[in-house]
Amino acid sequence: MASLSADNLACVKRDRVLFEGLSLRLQPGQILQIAGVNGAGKTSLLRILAGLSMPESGRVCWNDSPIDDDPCGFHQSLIYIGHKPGVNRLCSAQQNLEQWCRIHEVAHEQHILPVIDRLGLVGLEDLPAGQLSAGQQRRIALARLWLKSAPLWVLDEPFTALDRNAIALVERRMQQHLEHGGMIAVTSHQPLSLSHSLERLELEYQL
Ligand SMILES: Nc1ncnc2c1ncn2[C@@H]1O[C@H](COP(=O)(O)OP(=O)(O)OP(=O)(O)O)[C@@H](O)[C@H]1O
Repeated sequence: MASLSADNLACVKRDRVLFEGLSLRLQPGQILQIAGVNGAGKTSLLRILAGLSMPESGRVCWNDSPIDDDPCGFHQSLIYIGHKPGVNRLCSAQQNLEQWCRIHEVAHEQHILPVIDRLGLVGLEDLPAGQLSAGQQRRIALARLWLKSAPLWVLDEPFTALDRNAIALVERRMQQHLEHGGMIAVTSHQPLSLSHSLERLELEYQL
């Protein structure tokens, strides 16, 4: 059975221990919300779980093997959306998503326009992303959730700048993912409205 596990993780930034001895396990159909005040280390933890930065100590395993053993296989199993939208401001929504699909080797020809439509970006798809609002740029980033099929989603503040309708749309997508056996690690300063039971990990701000 697929799983993400973290074993005895420690993370230090500029001589401050953000967390240590942190272990967790995420299995199909489970969602873990990582909570904590600003600066507690939520983004730092998500980046470690996604294999984007190294912990001071401890390890992250995908299907019980260290993620370093098969980084390509792990990244194929993952969608990571960071707290910044991560879109190229000079490219349109369509171009951004085409590039993302190419990099992630996702077939995209028929899929991108329907997703742009679903996310309410029709009519804006040819504008440079830098000319879109913060919420519209966030929608481009979140389109990835409809374009790639991956069991593990790591989402850092996915609702930032979104209006109520867009939040509900993303929550429904998350719900669907969990019902199909997906896994989600998410940070959000706002409560999640899912009819799925939620694991919660509260990071304390360590001085
Ligand atoms: N690349 C870095 N270099 C040095 N310090 C860093 C770096 N990244 C993060 N930090 C520090 O680590 C601490 C935790 O940052 P992090 O972004 O993980 O917090 P967070 O819990 O996600 O906060 P927020 O709720 O504001 O998003 C902060 O004090 C920050 O200054």
